[in-house]
Amino acid sequence: MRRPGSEARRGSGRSCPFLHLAISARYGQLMVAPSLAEIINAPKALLHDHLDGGLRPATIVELAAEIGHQLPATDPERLGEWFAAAADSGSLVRYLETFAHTVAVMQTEAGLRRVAAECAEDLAADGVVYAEVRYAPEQHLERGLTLPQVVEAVLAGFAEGSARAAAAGRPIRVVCLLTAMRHAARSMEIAELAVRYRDAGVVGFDIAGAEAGYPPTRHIDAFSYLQRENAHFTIHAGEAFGLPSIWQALQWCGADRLGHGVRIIDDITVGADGKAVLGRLAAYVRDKRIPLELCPSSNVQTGAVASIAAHPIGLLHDLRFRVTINTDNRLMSRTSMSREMSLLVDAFGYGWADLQWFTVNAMKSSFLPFDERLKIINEIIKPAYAKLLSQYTA
Ligand SMILES: O=c1[nH]cnc2c1ncn2[C@H]1C[C@H](O)[C@@H](CO)O1
Ligand SMILES: [Zn+2]
Repeated sequence: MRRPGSEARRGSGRSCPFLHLAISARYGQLMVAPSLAEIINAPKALLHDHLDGGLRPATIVELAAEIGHQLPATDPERLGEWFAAAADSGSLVRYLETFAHTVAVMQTEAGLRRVAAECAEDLAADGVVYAEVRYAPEQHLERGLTLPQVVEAVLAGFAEGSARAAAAGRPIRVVCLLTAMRHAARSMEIAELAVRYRDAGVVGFDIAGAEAGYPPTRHIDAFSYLQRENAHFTIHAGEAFGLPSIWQALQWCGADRLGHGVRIIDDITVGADGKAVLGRLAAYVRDKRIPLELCPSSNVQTGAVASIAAHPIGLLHDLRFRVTINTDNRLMSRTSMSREMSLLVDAFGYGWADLQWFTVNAMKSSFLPFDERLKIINEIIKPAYAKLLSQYTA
């Protein structure tokens, strides 16, 4: 981004650490900044969360002991710290190396089922009411499972965890996306698997892994196949690599959404007068309402952005791009959906209206059928935020 005066955006909301009050200059009104505890109780929708990036450290320790996998630490607290520190590398490639230890313990039906069940429970406990969780089935075949066995074990885990969450008073709908690794050559097989399980809880497809050197066009056959099948897909693009990756994902591959897409900021110029000028690609993304699956903490860890306060989400939100907030990898970032929102509240002075906007954006952009999306928006999200808005906005 070529953008002088980037401090201006951050000045639009200032929070007081003691009273937790924020003056929103944007709306000229006094409002109480949403606290983390309140955000946890508000309904949230999550589009970008990796199953193998969200395990409980204690579960990794137990599953690793069962199969004799060597970990860098065997105390759950220390292991959690290790993941966060190792992922905090400033490099996507080094960040991705940490997944060797989570993928290693997800090689059996029981392991996959347990991890998926706990994922559903953890998201529900954080107030997430709708989640699309992704993982790469091809990475879970080391101990003899077949691709359909992997998918069925994960779906069974989501059903089990969702049932436990509902019984605990935290209903959640969890569906999944199947990911193909961009450096490998199994994307067609994985795309076919996604279509095969489309009516059983798999709502779409994705490619992930190191971005530089592995353009999305390597997998064009898989994307063309999915288009012919009227299936949905997103592509990790514009995270470690810039505009060419986003352009290929959209204009060559036909992605419905962008995984991250944060580097779209490189096509936006803010002049000395504070006015933003959009290049052709940025204008296309905004005009077409292409959803951006932004993951603030993950971007800081991989070096895509310098800090949360410097995250382009502030400008993209103001310019009314279709912005959504996501966790990416809760284990590696020691985060949750509520924490990501809370960090943005602190950095940008967001209030309940903004948090509702992010949530409705995510739900509108989901790969569920339209009527099911509307039902969640109208019956769960809007009534809850209406209450919060009337309670807290002076
Ligand atoms: O942020 C990411 N960018 C690219 N690839 C990622 C990211 N987070 C996780 N992955 C990879 C590592 C996982 O093993 C894989 C499937 O979830 O996806
Ligand atoms: Zn990701």
